[in-house]
Amino acid sequence: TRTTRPQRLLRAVQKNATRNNPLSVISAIDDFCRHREWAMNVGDEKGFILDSVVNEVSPVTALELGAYCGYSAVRIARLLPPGACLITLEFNPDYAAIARQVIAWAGLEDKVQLVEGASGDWIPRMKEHFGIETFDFVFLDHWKDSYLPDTKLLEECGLLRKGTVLLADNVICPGAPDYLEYVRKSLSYESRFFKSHLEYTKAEDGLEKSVYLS
Ligand SMILES: O=C(NC/C=C/[C@H]1O[C@@H](n2ccc(=O)cc2)[C@H](O)[C@@H]1O)c1cc([N+](=O)[O-])cc(O)c1O
Ligand SMILES: [Mg+2]
Repeated sequence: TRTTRPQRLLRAVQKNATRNNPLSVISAIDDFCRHREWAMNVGDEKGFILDSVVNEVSPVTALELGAYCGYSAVRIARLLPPGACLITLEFNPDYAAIARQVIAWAGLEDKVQLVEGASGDWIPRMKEHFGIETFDFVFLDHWKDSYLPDTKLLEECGLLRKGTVLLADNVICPGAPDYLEYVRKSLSYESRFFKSHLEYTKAEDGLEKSVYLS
């Protein structure tokens, strides 16, 4: 096919969503993925849990690992208090280009800093490059075998503080077993599972919320 799925998703946003209206962007993507083409956005059911955790934390500095098309960046950024910001790391330049346009269509570009590159390269540079002390909230939704090494890297780089909340997507499907075992066994985390379903399907999935105790 001439266009890619992310390009068709962006077109659906530009066709069906209203500029500067994040909720209409979220709905346009959910409708596209439910009725046209499935895509790996966190989706509406798990997105509702994501919203509740973001509202509870009300982060001033938030990090997302894995932007893809920008769906969860819009969900998170729309809830951020004034002056707060979300840094989202995206490895694939084609996905990054789509995500930037989706975030811009929602009118949230001033709250979101999309950084192109690998989490392993960028996490150690967060302090000096972005002037970040620590993150209040981290959403993990990138490669599932990167969840654990990147969490350990965040710890080692001093980017987590007492009370930082990590929220991980897909801990059941596709699954992140090594990450799950780590946060549930470690005395440095208080972890809790939120049962849900894989986006736009009836398959079992869920989010793991883990509070860093330092
Ligand atoms: O595989 C999944 N997600 C991997 C996501 C990866 C994203 O993270 C980026 N990244 C950004 C920074 C990096 O350092 C590395 C990758 C990649 O460039 C991609 O944009 C997945 C799969 C299913 N599924 O049903 O199959 C459902 C889901 O909700 C999923 O999230
Ligand atoms: Mg996911």
